[in-house]
Amino acid sequence: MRVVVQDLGHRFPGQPFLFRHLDVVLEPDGVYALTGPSGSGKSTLMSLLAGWHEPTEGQVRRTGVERTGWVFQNPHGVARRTAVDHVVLPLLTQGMTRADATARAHRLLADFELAAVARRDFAALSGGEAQRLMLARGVAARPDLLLVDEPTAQLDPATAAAVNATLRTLADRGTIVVVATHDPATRAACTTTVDLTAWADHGTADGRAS
Ligand SMILES: Nc1ncnc2c1ncn2[C@@H]1O[C@H](COP(=O)(O)OP(=O)(O)OP(=O)(O)O)[C@@H](O)[C@H]1O
Repeated sequence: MRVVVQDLGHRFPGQPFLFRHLDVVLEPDGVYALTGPSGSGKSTLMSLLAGWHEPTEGQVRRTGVERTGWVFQNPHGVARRTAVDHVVLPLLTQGMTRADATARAHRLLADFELAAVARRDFAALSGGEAQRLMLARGVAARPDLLLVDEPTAQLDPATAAAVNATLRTLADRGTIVVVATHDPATRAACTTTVDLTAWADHGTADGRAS
């Protein structure tokens, strides 16, 4: 399983290229940090990796990647359902029995230090708890490729370290993990950094003054 990014470039209509000529190979066991200032194209690159957009130039070739998961920066949940329900549901839709799904959901919540709030409603979780719940739910679906947007933005250093360690464990178990981040500690926990400022288009492009 791998994702090969070759000579990739992307621009939105009427805007300059965000990045060009990007080459990188993503493989299991790796945790890849996408870095660069706000607006440099980290989320856009993740969309291209997921196959949600066609790139303007170059290609993204996915081999053996059947399930792609995305953990968004802003947690979304159902206010009056418990934390554990949020993880059980995707497991039930995969055909797991309720007993197995509940047991696995509790193990995942423990991995993300959420055991104490398992039966709390989503609306009563803190921002950091809700964000970790989204990670637990993303992992529950056993994705081959997991795209994670700013997982530690709302977390204290100790909890952020736990999340970073969990991302590493996922990669060790064979998931390709890609993390868009501004957090130096998260970047340090990754095996490879793709800094989009290095791939910015420094030439002139349509729509931009020369
Ligand atoms: N669908 C779209 N149409 C037009 N422009 C877009 C679209 N999506 C993103 N952009 C623009 O492309 C640029 C890159 O956005 P992107 O969200 O990829 O950046 P980012 O590096 O993830 O930023 P942040 O760190 O703030 O999340 C921004 O200027 C954004 O406004």
